[in-house]
Order: sequence, then structure tokens, then C-alpha cells
Amino acid sequence: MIRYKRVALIGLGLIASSISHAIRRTGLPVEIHGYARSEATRTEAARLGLATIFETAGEAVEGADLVILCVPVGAMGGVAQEIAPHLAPGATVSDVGSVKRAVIDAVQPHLPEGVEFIPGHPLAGTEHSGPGSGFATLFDNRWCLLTPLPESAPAAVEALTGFWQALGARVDRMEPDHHDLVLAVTSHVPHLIAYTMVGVADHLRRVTEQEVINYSAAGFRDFTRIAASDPTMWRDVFLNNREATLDVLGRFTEELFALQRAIRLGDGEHLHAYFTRTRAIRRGIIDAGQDTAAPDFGRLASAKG
Ligand SMILES: NC(=O)C1=CN([C@@H]2O[C@H](COP(=O)(O)OP(=O)(O)OC[C@H]3O[C@@H](n4cnc5c(N)ncnc54)[C@H](O)[C@@H]3O)[C@@H](O)[C@H]2O)C=CC1
Ligand SMILES: O=C(O)C(=O)Cc1ccc(O)cc1
Repeated sequence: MIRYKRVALIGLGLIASSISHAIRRTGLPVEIHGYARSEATRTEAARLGLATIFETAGEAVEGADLVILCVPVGAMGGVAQEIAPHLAPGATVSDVGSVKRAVIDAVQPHLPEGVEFIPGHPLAGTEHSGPGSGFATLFDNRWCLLTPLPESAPAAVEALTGFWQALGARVDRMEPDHHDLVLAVTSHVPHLIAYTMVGVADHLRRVTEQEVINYSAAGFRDFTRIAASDPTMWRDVFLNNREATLDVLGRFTEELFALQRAIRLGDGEHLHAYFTRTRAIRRGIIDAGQDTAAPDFGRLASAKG
């Protein structure tokens, strides 16, 4: 159920355009206002009919009862500062950033009294970006994690929960630091590994680019898809989830060295036992109904218990 009359989307890329399509799909009479920094994006968004487009972020949020920040994580604070004087009393401000603690620290200080800030993160996306890349079904059956602040009004959290459910998502609540650790394991470090593997293939001079293209096995193809994700977005994710990423990366390299050692020593038992454990995790994900076309990162942590 969408209780908002006017939703303002700041940043008009993959996630904002998908929100717009998904709102339209409900058939509810919700006004959608939008703003993006670049004129080319605003023009394209207007051409696609995603929203009523404004020349400034301030104008776009005026009179909105829900404002969703859909910009890269590193841009959230600046946008919050820009819109703050224009927010309607009682409005809810949310975001879709892949990192939560840094976004809270960057956004919250700018928001005036009487405005609810309820951070969010839909665990759904693709490697594409820009206003033309969105689609109405992106959030269907996906988790959207809300990380309300201790002072968040329960009714405002309920309203935002209903909004994401109307867009097709399943909603869960999580503490922001825990969110960042879970996502470091299930999304951020896996992306870094994909970027690295594709970089390694690129640097390995004895294997030609044509061979990589022609003979990509399914695993490597998945890596190349992920490694094609937006560089600005992912730079910001790593710069803003440093602690958890470095923690998980440290554990990853330890395990990698252990596997490297097992291969060098011909320790098949170690390799077999390791791969047996990882296979069980995959089966847990499938049993939880999470094996859909695009990866879903919400359940891996709970599958581990
Ligand atoms: N791409 C994905 O798969 C997912 C992304 N997210 C998060 O959603 C947010 C948006 O990501 P996408 O929609 O994929 O990005 P995108 O690159 O498709 O769109 C970003 C939009 O923000 C605008 N923008 C950038 N800096 C701005 C600024 N300072 N002021 C106003 N507009 C600005 C860009 O012009 C563009 O319209 C990010 O925080 C990302 O972490 C969350 C879930 C999935
Ligand atoms: O396309 C993919 O494989 C993704 O990983 C999508 C994605 C990217 C970032 C997020 O914070 C959530 C989901």
C-alpha cells in the first residue's frame, strides 16, 4: 500500500527509474518528481516519462511526502544538504545506497527537525546504469532492508515498508553496522573479487583478449558481468564501507592462501572438504527460494546462521 501522494527521486539512474516504473505499475495516483545532476540525464528521464523533472534538487522535493536519494553513496551528504531547506515538514527522507552507516553519518546532520530519515537498501540491481536501464519488476520478490534510526517514528517506518511492498519487495529491518557487514560478505567483497579476476585476465599476456572472449566459461562470464558495474558507484561503496570490507577481505585472503597451500601440497582432502562445505551454502540458498536470475544477497548471511 502506497500512502504517499508525491514521491521525489533524486538521482535518476537504474534504481530511481526502476522505482518510477514500479510505482506506475501499481496504477496508484502517485505523483513522481525527479532531479539528476546532469542535464543529459534529466533530458533522457523526461523523454522516458519517468517523472516530472526539475532543474534543481530543491524544487524537486518541494511538497513531497517521500524523498528517496538514489545517487552514489559518496554523493548522499551533498544532496541532503542541498534539499534540506526545501523539505516539507513531516516528510520522510530515505535512500537506496548500498552502504548504510556512512550514509547515515553524511545525511542525518543536514536534515531539519520534523523530517523522518529512514535509510533503505533494495537488494536488487544489475550491472547497468542510467535512466534507461530501469524496469518495473526489478524489486519483485527481492529484499529491501530498512535500517531505521532509534528515533524513527514507527508509523513512518510502516509507511515506507508498505511502499516497498507495493513495489514487489520483501522488507526486513536491520541495524546499520550489521547491514554493512552482511553486505560486505554477500555483495561488496564478491564484487571486488570479480573486478580482480577480470583484471587478472586482462593482465595475463599469455592469454589473449580474444581467447578470453571466445572461451569464457560460465563462472568467468558472471565475473565479467559484475565487473561491468558502474565504477563511480562501486568506488563509493568501498570508500564508505572500508572497515567491513577490509575485515572480510582479510579473511578471504587467509582462506585463499590455505587453498593455495592445499593445491601446492596436493592436499585433496582439504580441497574436497572445503568444496563440500561451500556446496551446502549454495543448497541452502536454493532451499530458501533465493536462486533467481540476478543474485540475491539478502539470505546468504542467514543461511549461515
Ligand atoms: N546498481 C545496483 O545494482 C544497485 C545500486 N544501489 C545503490 O543505488 C544508488 C544509485 O545507484 P544506480 O541507480 O545503480 O546508479 P546510476 O549510476 O544508474 O544512477 C545514479 C544517478 O545519480 C545521479 N547523480 C550522481 N551524483 C549526483 C549528485 N551529486 N546529485 C544529483 N544526482 C547525482 C546520476 O546522474 C545518475 O542519474 C547507489 O547509491 C547504489 O549504491 C542499490 C542497489 C543496487
Ligand atoms: O547485478 C548484480 O549482480 C548485483 O550485485 C546487484 C546489486 C548491486 C549492489 C547492491 O547494493 C545490491 C545489488
